[in-house]
Amino acid sequence: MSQIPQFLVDNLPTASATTSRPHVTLTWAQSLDSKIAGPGGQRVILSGPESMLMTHWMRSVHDAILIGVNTLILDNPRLQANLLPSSLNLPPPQPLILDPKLRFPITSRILNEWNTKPDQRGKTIRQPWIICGNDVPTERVREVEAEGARVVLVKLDARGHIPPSSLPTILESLGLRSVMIEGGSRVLSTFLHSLKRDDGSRLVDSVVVTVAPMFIGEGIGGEDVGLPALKTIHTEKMGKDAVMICEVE
Ligand SMILES: NC(=O)C1=CN([C@@H]2O[C@H](COP(=O)(O)OP(=O)(O)OC[C@H]3O[C@@H](n4cnc5c(N)ncnc54)[C@H](OP(=O)(O)O)[C@@H]3O)[C@@H](O)[C@H]2O)C=CC1
Ligand SMILES: Nc1nc(O)c(N)c(N[C@@H]2O[C@H](COP(=O)(O)O)[C@@H](O)[C@H]2O)n1
Repeated sequence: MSQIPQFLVDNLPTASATTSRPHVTLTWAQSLDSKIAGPGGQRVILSGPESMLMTHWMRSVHDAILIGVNTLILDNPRLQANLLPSSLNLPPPQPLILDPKLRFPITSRILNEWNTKPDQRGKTIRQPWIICGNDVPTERVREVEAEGARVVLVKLDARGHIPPSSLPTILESLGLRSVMIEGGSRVLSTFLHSLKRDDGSRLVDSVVVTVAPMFIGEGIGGEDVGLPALKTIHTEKMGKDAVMICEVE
């Protein structure tokens, strides 16, 4: 797959999207029993090679890739689009972490690689940006910034979360026109339950789900209720997996 799959081009924002409001995509890979990770949040590789490559194409068409701080701690991900041919010179995605209390581990791979590959700065790796509460002690903010991350302070909601409804405004203030929210379970759930932006318009534009033909059994996910209805826009078979693109109704 040396080119972006056509069904992504047809249904997701392009890198040069000129939408007036940031496009918000929620995406995850799940098992047939609706789990996204194993017991205790243990990372499970659900996607096969084709759908994993598709995930990297998706990363490349969004300005930012967002995860919750637990996913950062549990998975220690790279959040790059490094499965794509480097000859394409695609701009690297901007990693964004929702981390209200600034628990960000300074040993994390996304920070380490940013710090240890200065020759690649601005080319294949971007500085991690952490969105945290404006009540985090200044000393802690300075400590994390001194390690090389950018910290963005925002007002938290009553649950102590980054309010999903305000994410588009935060993205706009950072000059980001689209975001791919990869997880984990809690972040996906709060976004699926918070359907409106601050201005009252729809919050989530696209939902892209990879369904892998396996059971996890005990694990993370699958227990949620009260979720929105989805309209399936496209279903694609990718190797062993099925990938669905849906719209929130
Ligand atoms: N299969 C897949 O596609 C994927 C699977 N995963 C899996 O997900 C698991 C982690 O999920 P989970 O434990 O739920 O953690 P998350 O990654 O969803 O992080 C949750 C934390 O993010 C912070 N947060 C900030 N704003 C919000 C908000 N609006 N809504 C919710 N949380 C917010 C909170 O931090 P605080 O507690 O500090 O306040 C919260 O505890 C891992 O096991 C990982 O492997 C992750 C991504 C994709
Ligand atoms: N698409 C997809 N399929 C899976 O099977 C997964 N486990 C995930 N997880 C997400 O990808 C992150 C890891 O990314 P890198 O390989 O380090 O680039 C992980 O943190 C989840 O967000 N996704």
